[in-house]
Amino acid sequence: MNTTDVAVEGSIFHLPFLATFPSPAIREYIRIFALGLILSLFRDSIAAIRERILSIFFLTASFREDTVAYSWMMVWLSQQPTWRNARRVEVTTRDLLSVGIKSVWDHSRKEDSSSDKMWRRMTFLPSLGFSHMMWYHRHLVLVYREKENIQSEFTQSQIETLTIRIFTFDHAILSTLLQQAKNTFDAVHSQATSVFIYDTMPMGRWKQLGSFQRRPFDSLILEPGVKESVVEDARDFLNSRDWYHRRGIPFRRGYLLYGAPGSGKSSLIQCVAGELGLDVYIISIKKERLDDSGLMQLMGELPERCIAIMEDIDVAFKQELTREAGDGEGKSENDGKAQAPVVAIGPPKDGSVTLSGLLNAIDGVGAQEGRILFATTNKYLALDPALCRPGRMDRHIEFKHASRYQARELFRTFYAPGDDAPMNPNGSLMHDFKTSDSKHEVSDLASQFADAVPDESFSMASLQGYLMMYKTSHQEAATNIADWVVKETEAQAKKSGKI
Ligand SMILES: Nc1ncnc2c1ncn2[C@@H]1O[C@H](COP(=O)(O)OP(=O)(O)OP(=O)(O)O)[C@@H](O)[C@H]1O
Repeated sequence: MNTTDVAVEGSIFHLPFLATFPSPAIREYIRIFALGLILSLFRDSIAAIRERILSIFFLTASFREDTVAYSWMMVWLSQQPTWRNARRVEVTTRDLLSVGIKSVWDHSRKEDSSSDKMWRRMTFLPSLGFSHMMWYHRHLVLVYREKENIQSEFTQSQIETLTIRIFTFDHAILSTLLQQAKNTFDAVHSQATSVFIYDTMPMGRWKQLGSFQRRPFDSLILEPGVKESVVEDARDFLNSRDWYHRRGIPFRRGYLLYGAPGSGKSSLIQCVAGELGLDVYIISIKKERLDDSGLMQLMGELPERCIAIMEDIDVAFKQELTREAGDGEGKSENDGKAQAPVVAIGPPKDGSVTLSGLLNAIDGVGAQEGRILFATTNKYLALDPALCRPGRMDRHIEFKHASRYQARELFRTFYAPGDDAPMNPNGSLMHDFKTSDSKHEVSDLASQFADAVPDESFSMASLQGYLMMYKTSHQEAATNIADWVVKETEAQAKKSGKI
C-alpha cells in the first residue's frame, strides 16, 4: 500500500469505492468533489431549516423595488431613528428619488447654525446584504435588503428586494405597519407631485423619476375661469365613475392643450396635478424601442387615478413639421378659432409607434380606466381628426400669447407682497411689500406694464423672462418695458424676414 492509499483510507472521509481508481490524483479529486457536494447539501439543509423556523415564528413580507409598497416601506424605514445609531448603515445626502425618499434636514448641529452647514441633509437606511434588527410596537423586526440580477435580451441590471420579518403570529401587525408606512409616505409627499417615466429596460415598468413641489394655483395666469374650469372638470370626472359605468362610457378623460409655445400648457398640467393630488406619468411616444404593443402595455399599466402626459403629440408623426416652425414670438399659426385638422399623417420617422397604435392605446380595450390624459401640441392643425375626437380628447383648450389682462396679473403675481418676496442677505425683504402703499404701487405699475405690452404678441414665458431681469426692481421693470417691446418687435420682424 502506498502513502496515498493510506491517506485515503485513513481520512475521516473514507470512500471504499475509491480504491477501484488506479490513479491517486483522480482519487483525491473525487474525494474533494464529494466533500464539497456534501457540505453544500448540508449548508442548503441548514438554510432550509433556518427558513422553516423563521417562517414559523416570524411573519415575512417581501417588497420589490418596482412596487409602490416598497417606496412606502423605504420612506418609513428612512424615518426610523434606529439607523442613526446602527453599527452598519447606509448614509446618503442625496434624495433617493427612485423610491421617493427626500433626505431629511438635520437641525441637530447647532454649532453650525450660522452657516449653511446647519442644513446638511442625511438619510439613514439599513445597509444592503446585511440583516438588521429593530423593534416595532414591541415586536422584533428583521430587515434585509438585497439586490437580485435581472437578465434581459439586451442588458443585465439589478433590482432590489426588501424583506421584513416580524416576530409575531398576529397578521394585523403587518397591516398596521403597512398603513403607517403609507401614511408616512403620503405625509412626506403631500406637498409634492411624483413624476414617473416608463423604463423599457430591462423590462417594461413605470419608474419614479422624482417629485416636484406643487405649483401654486395662483401662479398660473390664464383668462378668467379657464384653469378653474379645467380643474373642476377633472375633479368631476374623478367622482363620476358610476355615472360612466351606468351609461357604458369608458371611464377616461382626455384634454388637448394647444397653441402658442410658452403660454402655460405644461404649467396648467402641473397645477391640475397639484390641486387634485394626482401623480404624473410621462409618456414619450418617440422613445427608442417603443412600438405599438409597448405603448399599449405602458398605457395599460397606468394606475387608476393619475395624470398621463403626452407632450408635443404632433412631433411623433409629422415628419415635415418641426417644432421651430412655429416657435417664434408674434401671432402663432393657431391663433383664432380652432379649425378642422386638414393635414394627412405620414408614417413615423424615428419611433415605431403608429397612429393607429396610438389611437388604440388611448382608448382601446386594454387602456386603463380612471386616468386623465393631457396631450399638448403647438401644431393643432397637424393632428389627425381621429386623435382629436371626443372620447380621446374630450376638451380642447387653446393657449394664446399674453393678453393685457395676463400681462398685468403676471406682473402683480411676480412682485406680490408675501413671505416669498426677494430677501436681502440680512433676511429683510428687498421691498417693503407688506405695506398697503406698496400693494397699490405694484398694482399701478402692473397696469403701466400691461399698457405697454401689445395684446397677444408675446408669450407669457418671454414676459416672465423679462421680469426675471428685474427681480428686485419693479419700478424699473415697469419703466423699461416699452423699450424692450420695441426691441423685441424688431427682433421678431428680422427673424421672420419682414425687415
Ligand atoms: N399663463 C402663464 N402664467 C404664468 N406663467 C406662465 C404662463 N405661461 C407660461 N408661463 C411661464 O413660462 C414658462 C413656460 O411655461 P410652460 O412650460 O407651461 O409653457 P408651454 O405652453 O407648455 O410651452 P411649450 O409649448 O413650449 O412646451 C414657465 O416657467 C411658466 O412659469
